[in-house]
Amino acid sequence: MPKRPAHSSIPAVRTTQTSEITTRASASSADSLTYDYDLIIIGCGVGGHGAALHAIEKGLRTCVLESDVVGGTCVNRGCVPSKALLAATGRVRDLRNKMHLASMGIRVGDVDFDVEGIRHHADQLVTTMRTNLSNSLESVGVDLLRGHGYFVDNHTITYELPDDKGGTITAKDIIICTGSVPAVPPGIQIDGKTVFSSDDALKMSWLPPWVAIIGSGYIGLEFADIYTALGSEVTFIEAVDKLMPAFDGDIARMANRLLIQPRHIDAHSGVFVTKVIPGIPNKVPVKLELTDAKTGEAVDTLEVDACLVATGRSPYTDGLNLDALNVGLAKGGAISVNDKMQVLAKDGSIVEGVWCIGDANARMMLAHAASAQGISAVENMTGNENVLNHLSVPAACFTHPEISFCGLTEEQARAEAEANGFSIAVSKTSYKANSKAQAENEADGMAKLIYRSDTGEILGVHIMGLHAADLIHEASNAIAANQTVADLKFNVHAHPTTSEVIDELIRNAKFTAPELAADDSSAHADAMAKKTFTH
Ligand SMILES: Cc1cc2nc3c(=O)[nH]c(=O)nc-3n(C[C@H](O)[C@H](O)[C@H](O)COP(=O)(O)OP(=O)(O)OC[C@H]3O[C@@H](n4cnc5c(N)ncnc54)[C@H](O)[C@@H]3O)c2cc1C
Ligand SMILES: NC(=O)c1ccc[n+]([C@@H]2O[C@H](COP(=O)([O-])OP(=O)(O)OC[C@H]3O[C@@H](n4cnc5c(N)ncnc54)[C@H](O)[C@@H]3O)[C@@H](O)[C@H]2O)c1
Repeated sequence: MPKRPAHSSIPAVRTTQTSEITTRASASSADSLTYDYDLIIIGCGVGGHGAALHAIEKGLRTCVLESDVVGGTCVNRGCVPSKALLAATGRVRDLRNKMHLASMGIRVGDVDFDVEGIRHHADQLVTTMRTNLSNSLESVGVDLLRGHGYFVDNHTITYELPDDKGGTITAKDIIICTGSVPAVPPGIQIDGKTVFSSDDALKMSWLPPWVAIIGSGYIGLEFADIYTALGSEVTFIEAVDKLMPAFDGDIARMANRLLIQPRHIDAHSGVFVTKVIPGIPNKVPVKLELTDAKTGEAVDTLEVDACLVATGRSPYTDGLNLDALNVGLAKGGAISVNDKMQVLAKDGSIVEGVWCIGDANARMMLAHAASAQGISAVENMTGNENVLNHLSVPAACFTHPEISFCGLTEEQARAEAEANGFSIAVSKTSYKANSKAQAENEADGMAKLIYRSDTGEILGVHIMGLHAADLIHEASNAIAANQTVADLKFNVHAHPTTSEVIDELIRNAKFTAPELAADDSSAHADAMAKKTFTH
């Protein structure tokens, strides 16, 4: 936690710490000339990066402040290294699946790997992405400052470096984008070697033969994929009474069938881990105490080689001095914002000039959501009212096969429909009839569309199967553009591609726009003719 001295008189420094900040000449308004910058962004993760690039596009003199390495969680401890590990280990799984390969006439010998090499692949990618991110900011004229920033008031930030250099800067607007850190439940001792969060798991310093994974969300599922591909056994421990509780029910069932049952994975659900005592790699086991989530009684103990704690993430706001703004934290530690990403004070009023995006507001802890919120905040601060439709933001879990979705689960949509007096319909399809998936011999999978039966409004789309993470964008863009099921019926998909799963899904939806149903007008006939012709 940084000290919080009064205003520092030390001049602000650039990343190189050699030159003083020169305020950029292109001030966007007379008002902004009274500040060092139009915009200061605290935190240079993907959220801060996306906001900064958009701010420059809007002509704002922009500064980003980063206390650690550029790129934040996603680039250094999240999306990037985890996807590199998933890509490499997925290859190992594929090449070791001799039956699958033999069904396509391929024979392979023994497939080997070295953990060091896999780790190197991830490290290299992190370094490349971090450099790219830094260069992309500097090339468009964003000032990148190093130091831990905190509020003096709603237009003033003081930042500090461990060596006590730092300074004070002012701006018309300030975006908080300070991200999140792993949430570790009480009773769990993290040693970083045998009991760890994703931060240390990504370092892959050794390959434990048996890993307990606490939590069956995104991180748990992706790491179970990584570990089992390399031959480790996994035991899931999930507090809710079913695995993958946040996923749509049909998808969770299919994930159970494709990602859990055929692999060396067992699971305890409806239990909390109340105590974890670290061990010593390959020598002393890690000890876990399991407690029934309903009765609170200790029900079991486990001894495993390692334990990954994947029980969610907590917004990181330490040392921001939010008291200076009269801002408190919501349950779970998030900063409260309105739909425009403006920070709300304890009394619910808007804190003028202060915004919060990304994991720190906990609305949707995804890299692209952080960036999209940043763009939205910049639009709002430059006078263009903008509200990001979070239901349109896609999410993907990069297991093999992948899972993706946007909008509501069927369970959420049913609850919403009941509360608001409308009815929903559900269309489903499988990958079985898809030529491309069949050609790849990867035809396990499904897609599901949930929509309003009266208006055709798309409420949610869920996909599990080959290329699911790419396929979801048609649905998310449709939701963002307020398109209905009827609009999508005219989309054309290349053959043979997995995108035809979406074509099939939409055709299966029993909805026709009222004006089209009643109509035998030439517009409708033309549209239909075009569709038939194109196919
Ligand atoms: C293992 C893992 C895998 C993931 N995979 C994916 C994925 O595949 N796809 C996806 O969309 N999301 C993924 N995520 C989530 C994604 O990484 C986050 O949602 C995203 O990084 C949040 O971005 P952010 O900009 O809000 O915060 P962060 O990326 O956490 O950045 C915050 C930055 O602020 C800095 N900071 C904090 N306080 C201060 C301060 N006071 N002064 C100066 N600087 C400060 C921090 O050092 C940090 O660099 C993953 C997360 C994890 C842990
Ligand atoms: N592919 C991706 O986009 C991706 C990948 C990894 C992480 N992330 C982001 O990182 C965040 C954190 O991921 P995560 O998997 O840690 O969180 P999560 O919220 O996805 O899943 C946490 C799981 O842990 C369970 N849990 C919580 N406390 C528990 C306890 N004490 N004992 C047993 N189970 C418990 C929850 O019921 C839940 O199922 C997510 O919000 C996600 O947005 C995204």
